[in-house]
Amino acid sequence: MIARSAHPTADQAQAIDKASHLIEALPWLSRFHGRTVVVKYGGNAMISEELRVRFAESIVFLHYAGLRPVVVHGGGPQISAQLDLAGVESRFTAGLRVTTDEAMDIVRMVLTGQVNREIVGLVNQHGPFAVGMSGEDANLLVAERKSVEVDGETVDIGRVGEVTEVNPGAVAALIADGRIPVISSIARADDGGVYNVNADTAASALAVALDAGKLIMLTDVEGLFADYPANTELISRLTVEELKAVLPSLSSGMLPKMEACLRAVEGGVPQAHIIDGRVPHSLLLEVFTDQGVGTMVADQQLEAGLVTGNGHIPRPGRTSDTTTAVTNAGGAQ
Ligand SMILES: Nc1ncnc2c1ncn2[C@@H]1O[C@H](COP(=O)(O)OP(=O)(O)O)[C@@H](O)[C@H]1O
Ligand SMILES: CC(=O)N[C@@H](CCC(=O)OP(=O)(O)O)C(=O)O
Repeated sequence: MIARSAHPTADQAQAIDKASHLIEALPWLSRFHGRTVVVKYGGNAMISEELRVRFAESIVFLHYAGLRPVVVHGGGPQISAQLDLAGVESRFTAGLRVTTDEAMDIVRMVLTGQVNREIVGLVNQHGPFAVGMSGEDANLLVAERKSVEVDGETVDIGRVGEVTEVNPGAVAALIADGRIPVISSIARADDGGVYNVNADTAASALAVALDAGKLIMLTDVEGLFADYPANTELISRLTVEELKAVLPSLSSGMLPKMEACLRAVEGGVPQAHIIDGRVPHSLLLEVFTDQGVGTMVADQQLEAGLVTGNGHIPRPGRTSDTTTAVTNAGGAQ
């Protein structure tokens, strides 16, 4: 006869704790089952082999959990390193790389020829899932030349593209075939050439075109900070209206990121997130836990649509807005 104590042992308590973490994922598995999730993988979140391997695992986990992940990647630091080797200085205006014709060749080579290949290789260590594409393939992304305003003046920043058209057919076919598309942020230009598109912008355009349930962007900070860099208080949730109010005060890499979140949500994606790609498996924490991680931009009506669609309540840990912090978010860098 084996007698059991009424009090769980330390091992049993640990097992119960693990089980409660697993079951916490149930409503989120149900809500996002079969939904496309666009994941933007930023170059700053790829800085170690360990992080790249963990990222590939998270993507394959989403796939096996029944979601349909699509990866759109950047590679800014990797491009800068290659330009440096070629003796070309990297310059940014409003968070976008000033891209000469000469630099464009290097951007394309690094993004599609190196970074894309590496992500595909890491994902495919788990099975024949990832298929790499450049945004120029099958006219997936078509762009026109982008010019930006600085101090009221229009500035030409070279072969930087503004996405004007998305033809998601090839990606949709890969998803339907059970594959994981991995896409570099290069776009086709009307003059037959190509444009360098900020990867946040590319991911947002694709999320809208694919009717994604979520857009998640991995970067090298916890999320959007209020009054950065003086204050690094994390803003965990903000509405479209709150985001519009803080946008003019943002600078550096966060500007294209938050603009991309805004466009995604305004384009019908219920939730757009900025999360810390330096934390292994932060992607899984965002999708499958009640609290989530990072910053979420959400449209309440679209979220309600998700709720009525399958009967689940909104994420409880996300209902307290940091509205005061939001009003003074940003800060020039
Ligand atoms: N308000 C802000 N909150 C957080 N980070 C900010 C903010 N404003 C600017 N940043 C900067 O934006 C960077 C992230 O953008 P970026 O370097 O382009 O990343 P990625 O390569 O992941 O796209 C952060 O490392 C930080 O230095
Ligand atoms: C126009 C523009 O700025 N394009 C980016 C494309 C890569 C990118 O966006 O990479 P991250 O996501 O790592 O920043 C660049 O040339 O750096």
